[in-house]
Amino acid sequence: MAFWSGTVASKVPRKILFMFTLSLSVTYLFYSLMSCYNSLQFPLQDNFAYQARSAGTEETTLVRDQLYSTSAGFAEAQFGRRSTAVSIVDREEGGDHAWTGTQRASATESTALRAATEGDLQVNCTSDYGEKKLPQAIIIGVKKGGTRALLEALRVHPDVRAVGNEPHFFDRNYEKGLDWYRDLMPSTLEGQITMEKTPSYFVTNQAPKRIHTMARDIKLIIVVRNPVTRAISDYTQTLSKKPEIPTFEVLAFKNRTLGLIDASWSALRIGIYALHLESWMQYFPLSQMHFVSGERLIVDPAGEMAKVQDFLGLKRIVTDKHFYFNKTKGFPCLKKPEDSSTPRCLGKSKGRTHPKIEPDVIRRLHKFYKPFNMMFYQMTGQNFEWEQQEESISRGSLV
Ligand SMILES: Nc1ncnc2c1ncn2[C@@H]1O[C@H](COP(=O)(O)OS(=O)(=O)O)[C@@H](OP(=O)(O)O)[C@H]1O
Repeated sequence: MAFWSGTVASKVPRKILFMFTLSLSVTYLFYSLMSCYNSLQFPLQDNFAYQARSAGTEETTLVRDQLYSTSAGFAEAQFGRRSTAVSIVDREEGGDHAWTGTQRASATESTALRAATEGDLQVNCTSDYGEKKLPQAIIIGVKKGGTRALLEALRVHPDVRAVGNEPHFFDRNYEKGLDWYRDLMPSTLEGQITMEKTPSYFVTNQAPKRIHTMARDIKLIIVVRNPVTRAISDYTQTLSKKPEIPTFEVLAFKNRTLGLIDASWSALRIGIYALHLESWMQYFPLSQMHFVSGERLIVDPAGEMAKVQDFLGLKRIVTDKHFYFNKTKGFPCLKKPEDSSTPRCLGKSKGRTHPKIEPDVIRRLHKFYKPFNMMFYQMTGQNFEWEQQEESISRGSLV
């Protein structure tokens, strides 16, 4: 130090020293900005379309339009892909709800990897870019309807940014305030929609009013599934965590001999969709709600996605090209999820094998739900055709 200040500083003119320091700083600044720019091209999401967004010039708008009009496969070939994968581990009820891929890394692993390869500066640049906004659309239900599959498919869309976990703001965390809620959201660029999913909102009494207070023009998405299968799915999840619980048949009845259904059991109560929808209709017009068929989401994911994208005012970018049917899983899976370039199916807590329920009980439950289902079809103007599934469910081929 003494050498530096004493010998060099005295020999080299101060002006040269100043110029040298200045050029070093400028170089450093330049590289920092470049690394920010790189990470903005592929922010957290492994999505080529972000290239078009980051600069916002006419030229980039053109690139964006090209991306919209080309198939995902073509776009990938044109622009290449770089993965800055951060696995989205869904900590919702039921354990591991992340999409599992052949090369899936844990959140900790990939975060560490990212830090090691990109450096802290880039991570900060990425996370600071854009603006955190309150959601403009929420998947409010229903539990076990297929909400995770829908959200993950939507996240493939370049104009959708969603929080991975379920925030449970309007039911469990409301007292934490809107700033807390907003802070959970990912940053968005102009034109992007912020979304979240918490399936319990649909059956939370205070949720419609609270959501209305936050944003009266919000778009609500509800994934509905045959209430009988949904109840069995719900029970299967609880059973996986508490194997000691009574059988489905025992829990479903107040009095089995009299055939008296226990509608206070949450697994059954959630499926009375008409009842819950009534509370939402007091605050929101039907035009602000979109109902997704959980059954169709499995047999025709692209078809359901087209309707959801239309409802959200998005270009139809998520199409059949994004899905493939995985025979082992028995479900459609994503060819390229938001955070990775490798195909991925949902985790093992989705698509579980259901216990075999006595056909008699299933028939009884169908009878119980029938009037509520009819009411629901009438209210929504959509026939979900659950009655036609009764036979196959009773035979055990649909559960
Ligand atoms: N693509 C794909 N892969 C796997 N599973 C799929 C898919 N699409 C819909 N489903 C159905 O989603 C059911 C789980 O629903 P949710 O994600 O809403 O569950 S949760 O409320 O978030 O726990 C889950 O219910 P179970 O089959 O009972 O496990 C699935 O039937």
